[in-house]
Amino acid sequence: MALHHNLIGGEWVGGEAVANINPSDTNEVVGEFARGTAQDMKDAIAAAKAAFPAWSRSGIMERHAILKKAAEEIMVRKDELGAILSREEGKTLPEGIGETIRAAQIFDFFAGEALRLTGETVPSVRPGIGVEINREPLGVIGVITPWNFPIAIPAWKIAPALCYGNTVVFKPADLVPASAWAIVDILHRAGLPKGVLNLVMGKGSVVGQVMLDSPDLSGLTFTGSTGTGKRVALSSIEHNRKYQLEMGGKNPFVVLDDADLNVAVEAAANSAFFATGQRCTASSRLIVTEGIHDKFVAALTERISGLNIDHAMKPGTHIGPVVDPGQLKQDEDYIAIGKQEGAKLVTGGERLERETPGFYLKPALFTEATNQMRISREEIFGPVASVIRVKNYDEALAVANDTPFGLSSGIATTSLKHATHFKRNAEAGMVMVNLPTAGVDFHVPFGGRKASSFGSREQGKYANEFFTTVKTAYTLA
Ligand SMILES: NC(=O)C1=CN([C@@H]2O[C@H](COP(=O)(O)OP(=O)(O)OC[C@H]3O[C@@H](n4cnc5c(N)ncnc54)[C@H](OP(=O)(O)O)[C@@H]3O)[C@@H](O)[C@H]2O)C=CC1
Ligand SMILES: O=C(O)CCC(=O)C(=O)O
Repeated sequence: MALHHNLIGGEWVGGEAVANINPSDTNEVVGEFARGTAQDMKDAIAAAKAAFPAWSRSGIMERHAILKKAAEEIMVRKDELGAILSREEGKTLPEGIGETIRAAQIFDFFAGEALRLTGETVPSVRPGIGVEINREPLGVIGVITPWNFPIAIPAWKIAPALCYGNTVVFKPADLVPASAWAIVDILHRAGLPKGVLNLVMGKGSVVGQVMLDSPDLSGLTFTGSTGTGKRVALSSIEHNRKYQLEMGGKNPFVVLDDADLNVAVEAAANSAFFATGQRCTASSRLIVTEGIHDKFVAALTERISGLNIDHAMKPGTHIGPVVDPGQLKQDEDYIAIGKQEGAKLVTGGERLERETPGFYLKPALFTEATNQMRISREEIFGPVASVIRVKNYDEALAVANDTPFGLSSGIATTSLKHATHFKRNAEAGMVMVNLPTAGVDFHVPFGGRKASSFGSREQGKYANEFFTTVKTAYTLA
């Protein structure tokens, strides 16, 4: 099996081979990937630093053409790349292909943004002086990504970084190197100059830590756990570096008495269980008013019984396996905690045997949960959700907002008054009405509040806030 190398200063560099295992079938090796060393990361940062002056002054047509070419290749190869993604991460093939299309759209969007760079010219308060305000690239950007969106998250960090003239050092999650390697290979062949984009696969505690400790990164964009996010923040303060964090969620989905039951159940099932619940935008708190509570629980339980949990590549599979044994243990530990806390497990929570050995878990639904239980306060990151019964809309809103997190928030209602009030008063960066809390557009801002996020928004044109710095120039006429 060919070893996939790291890309450092435009050269493919080998290293210790690590097998990438398919969570749907642990007998299958998706590929072998070079595990980078601390020295590899130091070399990559040096290469990105050396490449920055030229790339930061590159023409917008060059940046546009490279990003566009990458977008086109990703789109043409969407089925193949989607299959690689599903095999390494475990989300279903339609989810894998959908995420790959999203990555292509993101590169296409930022190819366009390269042609839409603007500045401002304004009069000075002093006569005879002109003022120009422009955005300039930051320098070397460190990109650290998690395993749950192996192609879309790297895309939405790397595409704007390159578009605005930065160079990049990219460290994907150790669990999912194949999708990361594929997009770096595509961008490299699309014509990026040496050192503009560098890939170092390997352990966060080794190569990721070198990024955190480096004085040569001007920006660090991170998605992952709250614990690692805190380390990114502390190290960035130490080095006076710009940073951006997307971390956990404990997203509420409110169901009111006046909701359309089918809409509510479909949105809740999607929010809680699709992509195996492994989305920071997943909803694991279903906050349901008394009048619809029993009907909703019965209908959602019925919906869960119709879900096929199986090999990610199998036609008809709705939910693939959990990503690895560590995450499976975390899910099972929380199911045990929920029972101990007095919540009632109405369905699921048990491991499933399938034709191939994989980490299959039946989606778990708790009722009689309170918002003070650990299962309602801590991010589980698996197919586990709990129903919290409330009296009315006011209590539902209070419970929805009573969480350390603030990423996404949803409501099912036919009342314009409640929908409008919820959009205004939900303490979250993203609000969904009669839609799942997860599954977002690629061209509009993504991010949250409170413990979920720090820094300016990702995605869409709002991304320029992080990836550029403003310069104000005064000229005597
Ligand atoms: N908000 C989100 O989208 C996500 C949230 N999570 C939450 O985090 C939990 C744990 O997931 P996990 O994958 O362990 O999350 P981590 O925060 O450990 O991983 C995210 C990224 O950070 C890297 N990393 C880890 N340690 C360091 C370090 N010291 N310095 C620099 N980079 C580092 C990881 O590398 P590597 O993995 O290669 O070691 C990975 O690339 C999940 O159960 C979930 O609750 C997880 C993923 C995404
Ligand atoms: O819900 C989505 O579409 C994106 C979710 C996401 O980015 C995440 O879970 O990290």
